[in-house]
Amino acid sequence: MTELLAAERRDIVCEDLVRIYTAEGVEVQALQGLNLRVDEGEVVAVVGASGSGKSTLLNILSGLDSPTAGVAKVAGHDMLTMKGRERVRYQRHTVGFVWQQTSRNLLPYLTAAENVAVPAAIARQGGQARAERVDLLLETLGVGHCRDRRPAEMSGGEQQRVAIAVALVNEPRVLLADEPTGELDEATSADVFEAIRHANTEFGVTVLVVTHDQAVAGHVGRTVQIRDGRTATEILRRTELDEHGQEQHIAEEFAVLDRAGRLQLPDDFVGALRLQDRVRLALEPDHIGVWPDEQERQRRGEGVAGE
Ligand SMILES: Nc1ncnc2c1ncn2[C@@H]1O[C@H](COP(=O)(O)OP(=O)(O)OP(=O)(O)O)[C@@H](O)[C@H]1O
Repeated sequence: MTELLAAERRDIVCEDLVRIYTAEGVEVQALQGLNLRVDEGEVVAVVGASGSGKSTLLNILSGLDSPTAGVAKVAGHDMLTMKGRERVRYQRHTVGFVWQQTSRNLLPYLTAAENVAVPAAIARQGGQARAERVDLLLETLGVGHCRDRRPAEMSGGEQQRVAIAVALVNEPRVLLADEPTGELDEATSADVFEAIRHANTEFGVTVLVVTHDQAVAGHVGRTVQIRDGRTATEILRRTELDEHGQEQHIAEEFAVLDRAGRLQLPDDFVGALRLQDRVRLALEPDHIGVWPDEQERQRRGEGVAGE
């Protein structure tokens, strides 16, 4: 595939994305050159510890905040230059959001169906078509039975599935979700992820979920780990049939190489060989070797790893 065709199929592109906050004269680099690409129709989770930059990334992608430098594009919209009217249209039609707090997603005095109809009414979507889409979404997401209930009459998981319907009513290309299962137990979280996958396959929406919960990795095809505002590793999942015809779930972890050729070594690798400051590299026919700097280690009075 040519580079141009590949670029057209990307719904989210972040290249060397930087966001610096200045608070009381102190600079905080929340994103320090983050790289991320999500193709059309993918479901990707961005996983990172508290303070790693997840909310900052999501605020930029949802058009609530602007990057300090770098590239951030969603469905062809440039988040660095987007202004006024384009921003409103973008938030209404191109992206849908689901937030962690169930109370932030739904209006408490409206029923599920009325909640889902609100963004469609604001976007002036016609009456009959709107009603049909509301019912289709609630049924597809497994909350048709909640149609006439208010949020207080639904479980947390049902509220989040209705929230996904709200986010999808104007047919966005990208669904952004911030810790959508943060307030839910494991079984209910699995139901919400099932609904997200359903939304992806039925409506073709691209999904980016941001969470600190490593267990979420089991529910999506690709997990991107961020650390200190940078992409660290990626886990890809696939299902293969073994020689007995049984499904095998395979997960492989990759380090991420950025455009400048930089890669972050996993902490446990660095710790196991006590790598520090300088390392030796050697190019082999099919791999690159990384060794500790023995001279430096001897100078520090340390032995060879594994001794
Ligand atoms: N408005 C702000 N002003 C100053 N610093 C900020 C601001 N927002 C975030 N930060 C800092 O930027 C860094 C990244 O924060 P961010 O909220 O993106 O992390 P996070 O991964 O979403 O964390 P959490 O899971 O705890 O929400 C943190 O060090 C945070 O203190």
